[in-house]
Amino acid sequence: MQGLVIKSTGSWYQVKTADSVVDCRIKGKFRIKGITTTNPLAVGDVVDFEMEPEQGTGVITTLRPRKNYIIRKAVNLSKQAQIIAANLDLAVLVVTLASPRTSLGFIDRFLVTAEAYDVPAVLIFNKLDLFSDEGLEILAEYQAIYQNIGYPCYSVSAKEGTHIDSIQELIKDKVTLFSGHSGVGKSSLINRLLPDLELRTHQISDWSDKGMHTTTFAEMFELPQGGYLIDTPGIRELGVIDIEKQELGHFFPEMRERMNQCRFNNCRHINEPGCAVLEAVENEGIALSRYDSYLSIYNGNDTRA
Ligand SMILES: Nc1nc2c(ncn2[C@@H]2O[C@H](COP(=O)(O)OP(=O)(O)OP(=O)(O)O)[C@@H](O)[C@H]2O)c(=O)[nH]1
Ligand SMILES: [Zn+2]
Repeated sequence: MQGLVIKSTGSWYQVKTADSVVDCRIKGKFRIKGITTTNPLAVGDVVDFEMEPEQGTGVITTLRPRKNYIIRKAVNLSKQAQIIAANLDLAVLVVTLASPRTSLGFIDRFLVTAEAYDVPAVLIFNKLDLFSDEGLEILAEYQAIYQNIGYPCYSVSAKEGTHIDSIQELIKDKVTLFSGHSGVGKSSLINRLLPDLELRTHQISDWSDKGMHTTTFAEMFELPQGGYLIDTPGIRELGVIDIEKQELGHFFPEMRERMNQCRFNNCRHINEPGCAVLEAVENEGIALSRYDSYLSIYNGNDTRA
């Protein structure tokens, strides 16, 4: 039988088929070439499994090829990585320009990672209710930076329920990952999108009754209008992955589209003569904040929030 992994605790997996949800174990080895992972499967994986009729549980036998996946490095073992989720259609970053204000550096890091993972990304600006007219103008300016390079931007108020319908429309029938810094209102927004909170709480306690730890794993929730929402408790950003310096520019769409006009084909876009990227920064075709983020990541200033 084929199914979708909707919950993982490390040794047990909840697998959803068209008409049921089966607790499954794994048989055999599931490896990704080149990386060692602490968990072989994650939410969003499509698997084949066989039922064990006596126990009412299943055994996963095969993993279907993934179209993408996101990982994070395991905390203690630097060589190991944890797969957070697979087969994503969309990565959403919830941000706010109100308190606690999300820095542009953080947004840009998120977008670079999404590009590297090949997951389309959008930004949701929350706490719209806190903005004055002047604030709204600034908000529009920030959004223009990202809209112009192809990242759709949405404005909502999770508190007042403003524009929630546009988000429901956006994520309908998709598998969407939600990320965001603590305090931006990610939980409030998710509660708007999954009004059936009782069910959500119930599912969690049901699993912890079995002595399983749920907190460090992403959770996948079925949306009432179709599709799935993945929440990543305890994970504020997409997994950090190693990006080669010479590749970094490719993960900035506005640099990617210009860099083949640089004079040198190994241009780093830092101080080279005839650099099309620097020229665009100069004449404001590329936003200075975006270019600053490029330099910051290039120079390995990973700690900047
Ligand atoms: N004014 C206003 N406040 C909001 C809005 N959304 C959330 N908040 C408030 O912001 C604070 C953080 O909201 P949460 O939903 O807990 O934020 P979170 O991003 O999930 O953060 P953690 O719970 O720390 O993970 C709470 O005090 C919310 O009431 C909004 O749209 N407008
Ligand atoms: Zn260049």
